[in-house]
Amino acid sequence: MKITLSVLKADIGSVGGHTLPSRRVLAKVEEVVREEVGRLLLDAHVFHIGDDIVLLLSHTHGIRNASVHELAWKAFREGTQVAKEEGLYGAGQDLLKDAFSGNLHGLGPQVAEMEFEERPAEPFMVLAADKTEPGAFNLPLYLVFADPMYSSGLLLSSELRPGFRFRIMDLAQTERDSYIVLDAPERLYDIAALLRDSHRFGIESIWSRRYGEIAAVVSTTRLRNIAGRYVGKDDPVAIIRTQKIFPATEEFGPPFALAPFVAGDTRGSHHLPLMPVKANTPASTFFCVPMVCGLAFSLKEGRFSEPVDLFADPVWDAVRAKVVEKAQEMRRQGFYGPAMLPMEELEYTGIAERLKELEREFS
Ligand SMILES: O=C(COP(=O)(O)O)[C@@H](O)[C@H](O)[C@H](O)COP(=O)(O)O
Repeated sequence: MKITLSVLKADIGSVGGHTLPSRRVLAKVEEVVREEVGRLLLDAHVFHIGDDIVLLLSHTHGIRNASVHELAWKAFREGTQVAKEEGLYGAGQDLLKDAFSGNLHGLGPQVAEMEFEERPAEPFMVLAADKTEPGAFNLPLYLVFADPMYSSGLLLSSELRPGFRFRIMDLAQTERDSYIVLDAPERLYDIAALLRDSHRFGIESIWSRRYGEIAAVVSTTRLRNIAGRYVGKDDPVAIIRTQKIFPATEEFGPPFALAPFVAGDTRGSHHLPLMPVKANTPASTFFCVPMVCGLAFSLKEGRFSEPVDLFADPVWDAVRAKVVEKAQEMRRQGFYGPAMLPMEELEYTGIAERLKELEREFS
């Protein structure tokens, strides 16, 4: 049976700043999607990362399905209503348009979807980030799908040996979607040359070359391109199928434990390490350090097992302690050098405006 997994994420308001959604908002969003389980949907799971609410939906209607997207829109709208009633901060922040127009793409929420023939056992994971950029998963996914130093399956399993196909998006294109398709390992250096620039290029999907099966899909929405101004970071979500013909769940651990520096955090304008955290963690009051959480599920005829939290076992406490040190070290540098993003990536315009005024004082 062909199953579609749709992950849709939006920041629709939070408590005491950009921290986490209130319980009432989450409950409203969940109530709206749950009503459709057994009708439009096969299953649904709702969680949050920082102040972003994530909907994981399974169904049989394919990607970009208008009814499924409209349901998510309705859930986020009704959640926004509750957020407004409660006076939450940034209520409806990521809903950039007033009306639903057939598809959530371009309306603000992050969207990652894939359709596939369900395997007899279909393990998969959902990754969701907060306070960062669409390219934040570039390095971990490159390492796990293309680098045998991290991905032992590339050496040890004949299923993975032919490698993976990367579809990479140019995030700077505002008029139309622009992609390049590159095969690993042959085009490894070209893939690296693009993915090193996580502000400009982002992995959109990854495919098994041996089987032509979709392995991973990442959201690539840039809110700034839609709104024409800063309205919050474009923290990505991803769906990744695992095991057998794909990397194993545990092979994702070491690449995420690297916690690479990514853009985001306070005012979306700095570099800090991407910290792996448990699902439903509030945004960090330490300068909004970028965060990623992961839930893995098994799928049976489109129904989800209970989730396992990928960054909850004891190893991750030790990893987090190191990431905190790395983050604190960078923050000691304040506004200086790579601690703050380059001018063209700054999400607030204050410095640019000030520099223009200062120009007049030069002689
Ligand atoms: O990154 C942030 C919010 O990100 P988010 O919208 O949650 O993706 C915060 O650091 C804010 O930029 C900061 O709190 C200032 O917010 P405003 O006062 O401009 O709303």
